[in-house]
Amino acid sequence: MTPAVLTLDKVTKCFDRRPAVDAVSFALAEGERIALLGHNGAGKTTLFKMILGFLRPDTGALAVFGARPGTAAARTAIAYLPEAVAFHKSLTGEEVLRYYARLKGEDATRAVSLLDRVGLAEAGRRRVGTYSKGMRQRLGLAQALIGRPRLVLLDEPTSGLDPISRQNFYEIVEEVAARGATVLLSSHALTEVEAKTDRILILSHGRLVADDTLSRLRAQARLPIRLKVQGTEETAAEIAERLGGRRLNGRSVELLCDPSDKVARLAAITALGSMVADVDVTLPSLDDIYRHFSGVAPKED
Ligand SMILES: Nc1ncnc2c1ncn2[C@@H]1O[C@H](COP(=O)(O)OP(=O)(O)OP(=O)(O)O)[C@@H](O)[C@H]1O
Repeated sequence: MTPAVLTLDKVTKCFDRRPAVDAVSFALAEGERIALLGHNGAGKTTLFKMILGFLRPDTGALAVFGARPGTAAARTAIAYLPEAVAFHKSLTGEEVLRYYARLKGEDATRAVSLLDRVGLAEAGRRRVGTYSKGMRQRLGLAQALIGRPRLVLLDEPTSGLDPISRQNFYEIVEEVAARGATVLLSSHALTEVEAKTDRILILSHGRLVADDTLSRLRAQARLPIRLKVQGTEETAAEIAERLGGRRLNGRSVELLCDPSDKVARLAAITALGSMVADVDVTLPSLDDIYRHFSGVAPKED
């Protein structure tokens, strides 16, 4: 049997006796796109550093394709894009990629062809000092993709990018995953990862508090569904009374209901006939689910 791409077994790392990562276990499979979510200080970077072999766990074990992090076998398999990517300003994009190709023992011409893949072909001969933040980030991604890595770690890869650059970034991530590489990315941009990843890991104070697909986390959380019923100035009060909801303004009434009651509640709304002009159904967002699992109070409206 081929080993999992990455396995963590009860991994703990403390700083000043405080756990930054606390008994974390999970395994990643080939071609998965996983989002690692957590508030500032939740332990995401510490986890990445252990996967890369920069830090050793105090207890527990990690393996990258069955190898210990930091060994030649593990390092060859992994690519890493740090959050604040910095290159020498006086080097051109091409020179940066040639330099990293040499460090990784890879073909420099092939590495330079990655500029095209990340949309920097025309800027390849310009100095990095003239690049925008989005261009530097794309160069960082090209650097990470040198040598066809099998596990790609991206730390807050899209922070500071505009929507188009983000879109392009995720298209490349999708291509990388489609050819079998596993992509683990940490992010604070919850809405964005919602559509771009297959699985969600949530760290809270160093502990792994959620690990599943978004739809299964949604089902586990059993958060209320929001129904917004729109009536008229004449009917809103009666709608609120009959359905037991909260008046939002002169015309709308909001109801929160358990997922299992949704159909029954919609039937009750429909039975009001012409009193109702419209109904909006809002499922809990990833933000709501994140707050639920990480123990943060729900957002006030
Ligand atoms: N070298 C260190 N020495 C002491 N404490 C550290 C060290 N590195 C991390 N920590 C602490 O460990 C905890 C986890 O930090 P970590 O950087 O892993 O969090 P993070 O989830 O990456 O946060 P952010 O989203 O802000 O980057 C924090 O409380 C941090 O202060």
